[in-house]
Amino acid sequence: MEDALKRALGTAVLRPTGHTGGGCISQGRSYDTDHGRVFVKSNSRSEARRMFEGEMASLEAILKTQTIKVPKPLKVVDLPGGSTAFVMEHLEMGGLNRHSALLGTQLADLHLHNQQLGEKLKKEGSTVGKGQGQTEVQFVAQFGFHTVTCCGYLPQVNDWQSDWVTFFARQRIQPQMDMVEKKSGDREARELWAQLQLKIPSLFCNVEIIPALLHGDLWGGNVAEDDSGPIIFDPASFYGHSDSSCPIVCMRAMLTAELESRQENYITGTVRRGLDLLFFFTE
Ligand SMILES: Nc1ncnc2c1ncn2[C@@H]1O[C@H](COP(=O)(O)OP(=O)(O)OP(=O)(O)O)[C@@H](O)[C@H]1O
Repeated sequence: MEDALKRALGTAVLRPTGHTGGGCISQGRSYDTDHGRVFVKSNSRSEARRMFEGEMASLEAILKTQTIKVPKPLKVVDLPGGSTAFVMEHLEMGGLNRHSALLGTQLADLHLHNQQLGEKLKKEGSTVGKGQGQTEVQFVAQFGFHTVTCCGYLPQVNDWQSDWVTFFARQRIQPQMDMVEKKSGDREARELWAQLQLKIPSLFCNVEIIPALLHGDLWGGNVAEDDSGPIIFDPASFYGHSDSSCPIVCMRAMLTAELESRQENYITGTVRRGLDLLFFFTE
């Protein structure tokens, strides 16, 4: 692993610092290199490259907005034996404490960034672009992302949609319901979802939703701080509705965790509770 990393990073020095940081999914370790300190996440599953490429694209997109600190992504590297590594800037992270208010402000800046670009473009009468990938951040007029991002190992459908409700229902909740159906055959959950889908558009009547670049998997385990302020990491970004992504992400994370651990009876209960909750809010 170390030789492959040295080659990929063009460094003669690759010295472990002793800092490790494993999440539920990957192993993490920091190294000193010729070009500074890096944090390397590695994973041996076949889905790892896709997962890390999504994380790298997400970090690049957030970084370009210059609104909130994220580790600078460097490279996704294939390792001998089929593992994959994702190399990024090492940050000295501590638990969020002093900077939680600033985290709120900077998240709002991130979520408003695309809208503000749109307003600026309107003023200047410029043309509107779509998607990331250019050197300058372009205004994005649709919901989605230019690449697949993963929730755990699960790929998320990020195909561009011009309408938020379609994106949310079809590409976020529906794939989870399909998995529930496949794994536990919970027909009641399917019926509840069919009824609920009809109600969702009424929640968004006369609401103008401007696509906002989201972290996409924001929870306490993916925020930290250093002396300079808050840090967010491990994103699964997309352009979505900034106000409603949080409950969706929570519900999806709950479902994903249950699906991955295959406790099928519990999945059924979790889905029902999630749907009941959504029903409650839509009545
Ligand atoms: N750039 C970094 N520099 C230093 N430490 C880091 C960096 N990124 C992550 N860490 C540490 O590693 C831990 C795990 O990171 P991360 O959440 O990205 O891993 P993961 O395996 O993808 O986690 P999850 O199970 O949430 O998907 C973090 O809690 C943090 O302590």
